[in-house]
Amino acid sequence: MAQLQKRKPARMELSPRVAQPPPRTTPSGGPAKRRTASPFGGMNRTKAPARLEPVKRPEAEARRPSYGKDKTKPKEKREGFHALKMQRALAPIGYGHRSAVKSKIQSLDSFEQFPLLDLIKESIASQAFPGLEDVVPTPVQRLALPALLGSDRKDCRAKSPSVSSQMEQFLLAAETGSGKTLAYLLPVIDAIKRAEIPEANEEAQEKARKKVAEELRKNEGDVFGLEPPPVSEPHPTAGRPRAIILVPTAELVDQVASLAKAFSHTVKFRAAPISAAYTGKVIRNRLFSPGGIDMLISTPHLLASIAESEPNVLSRVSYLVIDEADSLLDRSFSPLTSAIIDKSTPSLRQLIMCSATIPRSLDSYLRKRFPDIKRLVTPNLHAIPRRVQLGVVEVEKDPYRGNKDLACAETIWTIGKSAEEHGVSEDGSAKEKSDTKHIIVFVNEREKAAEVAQYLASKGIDAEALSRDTASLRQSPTLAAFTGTAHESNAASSATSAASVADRTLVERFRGERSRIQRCLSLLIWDHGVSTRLP
Ligand SMILES: Nc1ncnc2c1ncn2[C@@H]1O[C@H](COP(=O)(O)OP(=O)(O)OP(=O)(O)O)[C@@H](O)[C@H]1O
Repeated sequence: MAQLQKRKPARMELSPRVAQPPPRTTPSGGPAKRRTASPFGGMNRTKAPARLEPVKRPEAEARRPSYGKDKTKPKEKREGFHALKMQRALAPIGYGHRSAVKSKIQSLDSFEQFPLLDLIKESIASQAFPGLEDVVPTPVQRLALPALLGSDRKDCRAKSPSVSSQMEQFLLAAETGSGKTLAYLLPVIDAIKRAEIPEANEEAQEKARKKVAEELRKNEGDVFGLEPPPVSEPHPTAGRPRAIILVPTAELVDQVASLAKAFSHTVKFRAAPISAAYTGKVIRNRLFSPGGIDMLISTPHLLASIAESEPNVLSRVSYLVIDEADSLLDRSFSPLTSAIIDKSTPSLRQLIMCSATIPRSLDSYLRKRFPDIKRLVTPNLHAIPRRVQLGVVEVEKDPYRGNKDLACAETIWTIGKSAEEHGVSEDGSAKEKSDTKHIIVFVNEREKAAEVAQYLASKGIDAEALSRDTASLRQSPTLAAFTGTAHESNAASSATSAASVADRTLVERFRGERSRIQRCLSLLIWDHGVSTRLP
């Protein structure tokens, strides 16, 4: 019993001060500190402790993107994946926009649906697509034609005070080879033809006025009765085109001009290509042709230098097209292109920019300089098709150690091997149709194409280099492999000038691509063998 009493647990005993408040003073006489470390330490306070008070910072600092970030931490080093880097350099395009555009353009499946002049509509098939049947407009044409022709005009009026209130601004952004040239050319030709009617009336009125004045002078009696010698006045449009198309290279000048010229034969207007590829005399004759000029196709360098000595060349331009705007508004071209835009602005009715991509740099330039620009962006722009696999080969690391050619050869072998494996069925027998891979390798210099092709050949890959120096007869069989005709038809026969229309279209596409990425060379490889060609 005594033992039991002894073992009475201490926790059962209450403190003698249990009902008393905590002491307000320490034994030394100062105010007692609260024990904040206990679970109940912060209770019943009426004021937040100073360390929890929000710190007020200047507004400007709060707006900075770095606000709230720990500046002492070293910056995260991002992986330098090229494909992703490329994707990051492009302006994002929302899914909502893509689907809205898709449904908007779905029903526009014939050129007949656009409000073009009849003569132009009738010329489309024969001049733009000779030999092709049932051609329907591409997405960018369905999107651009109604906008540029003004049939959906209500929301594209300029609001910016920096530009003429009459001027409409458009950005046509669509994948490479999607038919942008025709998308801007048709409305420009249409505008040229429509403007001819009031101009012809004005001209006739002016002539009549002069004739009446002459008659009056005669009737009043000229003392000597002498008539002034006939003076051949220059055509009012000589040296003053109504439409100007700017492209980055002389090759593109010719490419665009050949389409414009084709239309000019039936629609009847005057188109003139000028570039450094022509002599000064040819340029002068074309620009100042006594018959006048409606459409000028040029590079910014040449036009800017002409405009310095002949400012009138830009005084009447109503339609200015900046093709390949991503190049023409980049750092190297931008000063020239911007100067041309500025000088043309007073008379401009439409400024049309075209691009196969919208890099962020172009995006911010347009937001700043042309905030009211109407963006006509196709649903698939910047979209990587789901079937496309992106891969990165780190050439600096083992086993390549900086040897890009070796990395290229091995990548080709890997693709070829997977094609072989693909071509074997589960029971081990070869499948009827082997899974042929067509591979294109782009390099950045003409000479490099030949070099890479040679290297690949030394590694047992039958490659052929394509460049603009490649004879056109040799281009067709290679390109045919990409249209699927190479295996059905004799490659040699399609190498003749009777190349199929599909071949020609493809050649044109590669031509456009080459110019766009500045004379880059392509290397086409098929059947684990290779044929390299660059149109
Ligand atoms: N509606 C169409 N149907 C079939 N082919 C077309 C159509 N419109 C254009 N093409 C053809 O597509 C090819 C590429 O057209 P175009 O050169 O205009 O493309 P692009 O978008 O300007 O390309 P890039 O961005 O490379 O300059 C040309 O051969 C052209 O004849």
